[in-house]
Amino acid sequence: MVEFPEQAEAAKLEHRLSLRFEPEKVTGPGQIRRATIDPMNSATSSRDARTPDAPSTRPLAGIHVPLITPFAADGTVAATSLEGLAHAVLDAGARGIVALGTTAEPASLTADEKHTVIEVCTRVCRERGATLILGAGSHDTRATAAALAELAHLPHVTAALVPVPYFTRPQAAGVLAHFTSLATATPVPLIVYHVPYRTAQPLSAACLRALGALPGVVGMKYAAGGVDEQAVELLGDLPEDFAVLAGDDLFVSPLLALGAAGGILASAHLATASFVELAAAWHAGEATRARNLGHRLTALSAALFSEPNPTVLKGVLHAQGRIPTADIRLPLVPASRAAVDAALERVAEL
Ligand SMILES: O=C(O)C1=N[C@H](C(=O)O)C[C@H](O)C1
Repeated sequence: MVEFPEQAEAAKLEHRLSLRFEPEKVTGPGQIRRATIDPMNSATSSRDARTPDAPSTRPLAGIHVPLITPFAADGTVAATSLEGLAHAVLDAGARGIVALGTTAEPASLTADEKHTVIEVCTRVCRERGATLILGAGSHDTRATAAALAELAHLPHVTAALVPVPYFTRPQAAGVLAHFTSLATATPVPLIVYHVPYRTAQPLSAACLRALGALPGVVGMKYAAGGVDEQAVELLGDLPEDFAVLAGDDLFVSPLLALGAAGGILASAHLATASFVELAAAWHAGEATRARNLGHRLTALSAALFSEPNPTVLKGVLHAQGRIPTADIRLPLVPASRAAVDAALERVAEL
């Protein structure tokens, strides 16, 4: 196999990290985090490292919905609608919600608006005993550490969803050093958000595995725009106590088939129960049922992503009367009527 310099570098780092963070020698927050991430998951403590857990028993298994931020006609955050969406997806079987994911337009929200979103989502997840993942971080390590330090004081946060540093395009060693530094500094479990078409930072499977092996890193939202070689390699040899969550709606079904524990899917605002059923069917090994359902849900996701997310989704939710407006903030512009109608047709077909 050809080894690229980035892979060689990542492999060396992986080796060093595995020496440095040998689980039995860790006494810092990483060990506590791994033990406490999911009290409902009895498999995390006692399994044989050579026998991977079934995806359905992994921490973070299941469908998580990254909620949109609904706006009222006066432009403010429509907190009551947000709360309604959170309850609705949990009623339909979602494992949890993501606050301030990409779908929430976080770059266009003020600090006060973000607090409102966090407050609503925390309250609902607490009441419902649901998983709460918070989007946080930027391409600056110190600023991300500061943001995570604030999250550490919040109640009921399951994990933070932190992007691979974008725009700066560090080498793989820099990406690993970024997450090593964050994981060492924060008690908040981390989910790495790997989305190379947004970050311009492709990573080798060795590097992804090294990230997943860091104490304090509990999962990865995998959104590479397809099922690539790295996904296949990573899912074929997962670090212990680490969950891959499909982060590209169009590819959730194949990633679940390969062993992903679940997904973070904007499409699951709609047809939530069907996405939950899809994950359950793959986890149960019911391939025919899962494949058929997967194809139908992919048609819905394709319609929802025919224009930049979450513009079409907001149009559909508004048409369904679930949010007061379909308003979206610049630089996004509202979806076309045709795109919203096409997505509504897909919903009706399900
Ligand atoms: O908000 C998220 O998290 C997601 N964002 C992706 C995107 O907008 O690119 C899509 C995915 O469904 C979840």
